[in-house]
Amino acid sequence: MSILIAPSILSADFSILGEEVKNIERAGADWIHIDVMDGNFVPNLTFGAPVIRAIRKVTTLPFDVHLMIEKPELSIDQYIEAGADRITIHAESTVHLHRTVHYVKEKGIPVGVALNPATPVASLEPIIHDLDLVLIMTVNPGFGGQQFIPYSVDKLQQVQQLKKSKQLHQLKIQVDGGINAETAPLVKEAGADVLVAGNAIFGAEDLEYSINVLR
Ligand SMILES: O=C(CO)[C@H](O)[C@H](O)COP(=O)(O)O
Ligand SMILES: [Fe+2]
Repeated sequence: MSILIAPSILSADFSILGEEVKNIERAGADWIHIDVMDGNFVPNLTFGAPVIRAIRKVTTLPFDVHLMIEKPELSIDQYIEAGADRITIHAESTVHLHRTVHYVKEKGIPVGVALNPATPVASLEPIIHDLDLVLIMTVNPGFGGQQFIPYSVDKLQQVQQLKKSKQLHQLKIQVDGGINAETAPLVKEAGADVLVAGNAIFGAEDLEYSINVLR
Protein backbone atom coordinates (compact mmCIF):
# COMPACT_ATOMS: atom_id res chain seq x y z
CA MET A 1 0.00 0.00 0.00
CA SER A 2 1.40 3.43 -0.86
CA ILE A 3 1.34 6.08 1.86
CA LEU A 4 -1.69 8.37 1.87
CA ILE A 5 -1.54 11.92 3.23
CA ALA A 6 -4.64 13.37 4.88
CA PRO A 7 -4.20 17.04 5.85
CA SER A 8 -6.27 17.99 8.90
CA ILE A 9 -8.23 21.17 8.26
CA LEU A 10 -8.22 21.81 12.01
CA SER A 11 -5.01 23.74 11.30
CA ALA A 12 -6.41 25.61 8.28
CA ASP A 13 -7.44 29.27 8.31
CA PHE A 14 -11.19 28.96 9.02
CA SER A 15 -11.86 32.43 7.60
CA ILE A 16 -10.94 31.12 4.13
CA LEU A 17 -11.70 27.43 4.61
CA GLY A 18 -12.91 26.79 1.05
CA GLU A 19 -9.69 28.26 -0.38
CA GLU A 20 -7.59 26.23 2.04
CA VAL A 21 -9.31 23.03 0.93
CA LYS A 22 -8.75 23.86 -2.75
CA ASN A 23 -5.10 24.69 -2.08
CA ILE A 24 -4.53 21.42 -0.28
CA GLU A 25 -6.11 19.49 -3.14
CA ARG A 26 -3.84 21.24 -5.66
CA ALA A 27 -0.85 20.46 -3.42
CA GLY A 28 -1.47 16.71 -3.75
CA ALA A 29 -3.45 15.68 -0.65
CA ASP A 30 -5.10 12.25 -0.88
CA TRP A 31 -7.90 12.77 1.66
CA ILE A 32 -9.25 15.75 3.60
CA HIS A 33 -9.22 14.94 7.32
CA ILE A 34 -12.10 16.60 9.16
CA ASP A 35 -11.99 16.73 12.97
CA VAL A 36 -15.48 16.93 14.44
CA MET A 37 -15.27 17.76 18.17
CA ASP A 38 -18.20 18.23 20.52
CA GLY A 39 -16.64 19.98 23.54
CA ASN A 40 -17.61 16.93 25.60
CA PHE A 41 -15.69 13.86 24.42
CA VAL A 42 -12.77 16.25 23.96
CA PRO A 43 -12.32 19.72 25.50
CA ASN A 44 -12.67 21.56 22.20
CA LEU A 45 -15.49 22.39 19.81
CA THR A 46 -14.91 22.56 16.06
CA PHE A 47 -17.42 22.11 13.26
CA GLY A 48 -20.25 19.85 12.28
CA ALA A 49 -22.36 18.84 9.31
CA PRO A 50 -23.07 22.37 7.92
CA VAL A 51 -19.37 23.09 7.46
CA ILE A 52 -18.78 19.67 5.89
CA ARG A 53 -21.66 20.33 3.48
CA ALA A 54 -20.20 23.74 2.57
CA ILE A 55 -16.71 22.48 1.72
CA ARG A 56 -18.16 19.46 -0.09
CA LYS A 57 -18.86 21.88 -2.95
CA VAL A 58 -15.22 22.85 -3.48
CA THR A 59 -13.42 19.50 -3.78
CA THR A 60 -13.87 15.96 -4.98
CA LEU A 61 -11.25 14.58 -2.57
CA PRO A 62 -12.51 11.94 -0.09
CA PHE A 63 -13.69 13.38 3.22
CA ASP A 64 -12.17 11.43 6.11
CA VAL A 65 -14.36 12.37 9.06
CA HIS A 66 -12.83 11.81 12.51
CA LEU A 67 -15.64 11.97 15.06
CA MET A 68 -14.51 13.03 18.52
CA ILE A 69 -18.02 13.16 19.94
CA GLU A 70 -19.92 11.30 22.64
CA LYS A 71 -22.44 8.73 21.40
CA PRO A 72 -21.64 9.08 17.67
CA GLU A 73 -24.48 6.66 16.90
CA LEU A 74 -26.93 9.51 17.51
CA SER A 75 -25.63 11.73 14.71
CA ILE A 76 -23.77 9.62 12.14
CA ASP A 77 -26.49 10.08 9.51
CA GLN A 78 -26.00 13.84 9.37
CA TYR A 79 -22.28 13.53 8.61
CA ILE A 80 -22.92 11.03 5.85
CA GLU A 81 -25.65 13.22 4.35
CA ALA A 82 -23.29 16.21 4.50
CA GLY A 83 -20.68 14.40 2.41
CA ALA A 84 -18.48 12.17 4.58
CA ASP A 85 -16.82 9.47 2.46
CA ARG A 86 -15.49 7.55 5.44
CA ILE A 87 -16.13 7.79 9.15
CA THR A 88 -13.91 7.01 12.12
CA ILE A 89 -15.38 6.72 15.60
CA HIS A 90 -13.57 6.48 18.91
CA ALA A 91 -13.71 3.19 20.80
CA GLU A 92 -14.04 5.24 23.99
CA SER A 93 -16.99 7.31 22.77
CA THR A 94 -19.72 4.67 22.74
CA VAL A 95 -20.70 1.61 24.73
CA HIS A 96 -22.13 0.21 21.47
CA LEU A 97 -19.00 0.08 19.34
CA HIS A 98 -19.93 -3.08 17.44
CA ARG A 99 -23.42 -1.82 16.66
CA THR A 100 -22.13 1.60 15.57
CA VAL A 101 -19.40 0.14 13.35
CA HIS A 102 -21.98 -2.03 11.62
CA TYR A 103 -24.36 0.89 11.27
CA VAL A 104 -21.73 2.82 9.28
CA LYS A 105 -20.93 -0.27 7.16
CA GLU A 106 -24.62 -0.70 6.33
CA LYS A 107 -24.60 2.87 5.02
CA GLY A 108 -22.04 1.66 2.48
CA ILE A 109 -18.98 3.68 3.49
CA PRO A 110 -15.66 2.60 5.02
CA VAL A 111 -15.48 2.68 8.81
CA GLY A 112 -12.59 3.19 11.17
CA VAL A 113 -12.08 2.91 14.91
CA ALA A 114 -9.76 5.31 16.72
CA LEU A 115 -7.91 4.55 19.95
CA ASN A 116 -6.81 7.19 22.44
CA PRO A 117 -3.22 6.92 23.64
CA ALA A 118 -4.23 5.06 26.83
CA THR A 119 -6.55 2.56 25.12
CA PRO A 120 -4.85 -0.80 24.49
CA VAL A 121 -4.65 -2.31 21.00
CA ALA A 122 -6.02 -5.57 22.45
CA SER A 123 -9.43 -3.86 22.75
CA LEU A 124 -9.66 -4.02 18.94
CA GLU A 125 -9.37 -7.77 18.77
CA PRO A 126 -13.10 -8.63 18.77
CA ILE A 127 -13.86 -6.12 16.03
CA ILE A 128 -10.78 -5.56 13.87
CA HIS A 129 -11.96 -7.95 11.10
CA ASP A 130 -14.99 -5.66 10.57
CA LEU A 131 -12.92 -2.52 10.08
CA ASP A 132 -11.55 -0.72 7.05
CA LEU A 133 -9.22 1.42 9.15
CA VAL A 134 -7.65 1.62 12.59
CA LEU A 135 -6.63 5.07 13.81
CA ILE A 136 -3.89 5.13 16.41
CA MET A 137 -4.01 8.54 18.07
CA THR A 138 -0.43 9.71 18.51
CA VAL A 139 -1.53 12.60 20.75
CA ASN A 140 -4.49 13.00 23.12
CA PRO A 141 -7.35 14.10 20.87
CA GLY A 142 -8.71 17.62 21.06
CA PHE A 143 -6.12 19.98 19.65
CA GLY A 144 -3.70 20.42 16.78
CA GLY A 145 -0.04 21.19 17.26
CA GLN A 146 0.69 18.76 20.10
CA GLN A 147 3.78 16.61 20.61
CA PHE A 148 3.89 13.05 19.28
CA ILE A 149 3.68 10.40 22.05
CA PRO A 150 6.62 7.97 21.50
CA TYR A 151 4.82 4.87 22.88
CA SER A 152 2.51 5.16 19.85
CA VAL A 153 5.19 3.38 17.81
CA ASP A 154 4.76 0.23 19.98
CA LYS A 155 1.01 0.40 19.49
CA LEU A 156 1.42 0.68 15.73
CA GLN A 157 3.62 -2.40 15.72
CA GLN A 158 0.95 -4.27 17.69
CA VAL A 159 -1.75 -3.30 15.17
CA GLN A 160 0.54 -4.29 12.32
CA GLN A 161 1.06 -7.72 13.93
CA LEU A 162 -2.68 -8.19 14.44
CA LYS A 163 -3.28 -7.20 10.82
CA LYS A 164 -0.71 -9.76 9.64
CA SER A 165 -1.83 -12.60 11.90
CA LYS A 166 -5.46 -12.17 10.87
CA GLN A 167 -4.48 -11.58 7.21
CA LEU A 168 -6.42 -8.32 7.01
CA HIS A 169 -4.68 -7.17 3.84
CA GLN A 170 -7.14 -4.32 3.12
CA LEU A 171 -7.03 -2.81 6.62
CA LYS A 172 -5.52 0.67 6.67
CA ILE A 173 -3.55 1.88 9.67
CA GLN A 174 -3.80 5.62 10.24
CA VAL A 175 -1.92 7.92 12.62
CA ASP A 176 -3.03 11.35 13.82
CA GLY A 177 -1.26 13.91 15.98
CA GLY A 178 2.23 15.39 15.97
CA ILE A 179 3.11 13.93 12.57
CA ASN A 180 5.94 15.90 10.94
CA ALA A 181 9.21 15.35 9.06
CA GLU A 182 10.81 13.77 12.17
CA THR A 183 7.98 11.46 13.24
CA ALA A 184 6.69 10.41 9.80
CA PRO A 185 9.59 7.98 9.15
CA LEU A 186 9.00 6.33 12.57
CA VAL A 187 5.30 5.69 11.97
CA LYS A 188 5.79 4.53 8.39
CA GLU A 189 8.44 2.07 9.54
CA ALA A 190 5.99 0.79 12.21
CA GLY A 191 3.26 0.14 9.63
CA ALA A 192 1.22 3.33 9.16
CA ASP A 193 -0.50 3.64 5.76
CA VAL A 194 -2.32 6.97 6.23
CA LEU A 195 -0.67 10.00 7.83
CA VAL A 196 -2.87 12.79 9.16
CA ALA A 197 -1.09 16.09 9.64
CA GLY A 198 -2.37 19.54 10.54
CA ASN A 199 0.36 21.91 11.68
CA ALA A 200 3.13 20.28 9.63
CA ILE A 201 1.18 20.99 6.44
CA PHE A 202 -0.88 24.15 7.04
CA GLY A 203 1.96 25.72 9.04
CA ALA A 204 4.38 25.31 6.13
CA GLU A 205 5.12 27.94 3.48
CA ASP A 206 4.91 25.42 0.65
CA LEU A 207 1.98 23.02 0.99
CA GLU A 208 3.11 20.74 -1.83
CA TYR A 209 6.63 20.44 -0.44
CA SER A 210 5.33 19.66 3.08
CA ILE A 211 3.07 16.91 1.72
CA ASN A 212 5.94 15.41 -0.29
CA VAL A 213 8.24 15.47 2.73
CA LEU A 214 5.74 13.47 4.78
CA ARG A 215 5.09 11.02 1.97
O1 LIG B 1 -7.55 14.69 15.59
C1 LIG B 1 -6.82 15.64 15.76
C2 LIG B 1 -6.68 16.25 17.13
O2 LIG B 1 -7.49 15.58 18.01
C3 LIG B 1 -6.09 16.29 14.59
O3 LIG B 1 -6.39 15.56 13.42
C4 LIG B 1 -4.58 16.36 14.85
O4 LIG B 1 -4.29 17.04 16.00
C5 LIG B 1 -3.80 16.96 13.70
O5 LIG B 1 -3.05 18.05 14.08
P1 LIG B 1 -1.44 18.07 14.22
O6 LIG B 1 -0.88 17.35 13.02
O7 LIG B 1 -1.13 19.52 14.24
O8 LIG B 1 -1.08 17.38 15.50
FE1 LIG C 1 -8.04 13.92 13.65
